[in-house]
Amino acid sequence: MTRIDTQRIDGKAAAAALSAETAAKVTEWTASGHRRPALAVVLVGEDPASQVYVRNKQRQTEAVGMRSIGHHLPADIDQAALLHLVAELNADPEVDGILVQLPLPKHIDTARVIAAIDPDKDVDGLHVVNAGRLANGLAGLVPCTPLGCLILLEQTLGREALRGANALVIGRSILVGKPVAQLLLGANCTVTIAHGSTRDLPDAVRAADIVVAAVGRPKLIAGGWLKPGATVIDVGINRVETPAGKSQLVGDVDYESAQGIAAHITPVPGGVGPMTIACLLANTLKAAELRRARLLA
Ligand SMILES: Nc1nc2c(c(=O)[nH]1)N[C@@H](CN(C=O)c1ccc(C(=O)N[C@@H](CCC(=O)O)C(=O)O)cc1)CN2
Repeated sequence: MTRIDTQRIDGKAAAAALSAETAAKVTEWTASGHRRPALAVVLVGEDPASQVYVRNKQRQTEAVGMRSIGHHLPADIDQAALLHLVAELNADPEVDGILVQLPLPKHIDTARVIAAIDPDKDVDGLHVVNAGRLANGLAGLVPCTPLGCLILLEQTLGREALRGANALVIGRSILVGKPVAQLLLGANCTVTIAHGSTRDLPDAVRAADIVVAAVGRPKLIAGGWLKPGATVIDVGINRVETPAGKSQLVGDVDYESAQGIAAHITPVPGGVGPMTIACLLANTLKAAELRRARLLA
């Protein structure tokens, strides 16, 4: 079989370009007399990965000229206290975006917390109102990682190439799988969603022009399953131990065996991950603009 020259999709460069665009828009926004957009980030507990992500979010928010407001709550905080903080942030006219870092400790009802966030400040796009707006093709705040996937696909293939393409989304979470499927549908792809009960995953992968993998299973998808020339967006970020005993990040797709078969593939790290925070910054500015427009209406 002919080997294809597989192109690596550089998510780090795309994220840097998007953040530079956001920074320029923030400068324009404040120069025209508006207050700096402000993002409140709520972290509950001491999960080490969440602490790193939150620190990066706060640093990057300030770097594009927006205000970052951090709330770090103890792991044993009760649900009522967390809901009370969300209500305070909803009512604060100086706060444009609210993000509650996930996962939350087991004793907290995550769905209730997300439901308590004002949909117009929901920069994660996870509230049912924003999920409904996305499903119905209405303007709203779109989840960050799915938005990052769509931007990478549009930049790599062009919007016209997405029309009619067979797109397979593997995973059905509210954070990635379901919203990315909606975005692909909105881009006129023919969308299939595979999940834990899918009978023949290799067969579904073989039929796909575009594969978005978001299952959190290291190297689940073998390169040999892919249709030659497919485009692969790997959302998985899995920490594994190498045979030499070192810790390494790998995706849901076996990157090495996809070489020579896929036309384009995102690496892990350096693919979709960096787009998540860049899209969060873009969403925070969008939330400030939407709130201002609603206040004037
Ligand atoms: N409220 C939310 N919680 C979580 C989200 C989210 O979008 N909203 N997503 C993930 C974590 N996450 C952001 O919060 C996130 C994950 C990964 C990256 C990233 O840039 N990853 C790097 C690798 C980083 C490493 O070395 O560990 C990469 O892929 O290149 C950014 C943000 C769950 N929680």
